[in-house]
Amino acid sequence: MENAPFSLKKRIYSFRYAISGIKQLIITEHNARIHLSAAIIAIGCGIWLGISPVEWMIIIMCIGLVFGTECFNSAIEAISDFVSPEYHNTIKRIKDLAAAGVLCVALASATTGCIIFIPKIIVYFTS
Ligand SMILES: Nc1ncnc2c1ncn2[C@@H]1O[C@H](COP(=O)(O)OP(=O)(O)OP(=O)(O)O)[C@@H](O)[C@H]1O
Repeated sequence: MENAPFSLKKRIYSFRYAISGIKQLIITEHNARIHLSAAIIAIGCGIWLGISPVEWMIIIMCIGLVFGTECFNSAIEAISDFVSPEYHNTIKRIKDLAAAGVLCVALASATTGCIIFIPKIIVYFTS
């Protein structure tokens, strides 16, 4: 509510709800587990290959964007299933567009990871 006074307790609760959303995402969404595995591999490679602070920022942004879009996609899927459990062409369009959003960010992130890591891996194994 716009006119409600600021409450630190409520802000802390809203943070808890968001953390609970992330837990639900990891537990219930299979794609999120794939994203989590990819994030762990990227962080491991970053430590192993000693990437620069700017490269860390790019990797962290990619990880955040992938999880963020997956959260929105899952929310859209949940709303869609709630309002229309039966097959509907509009629901198909909505779900396909939401999934396409995740795919775009995931492909861009995977490409970014390849650009950062592949040259370093080649140098590591050839020097
Ligand atoms: N109620 C529906 N009406 C029309 N099409 C649907 C409906 N439910 C699912 N679909 C179609 O099936 C696809 C997969 O939907 P579903 O809800 O199973 O997502 P999912 O497989 O869990 O997606 P994700 O890959 O994000 O986990 C949708 O992209 C859509 O094309």
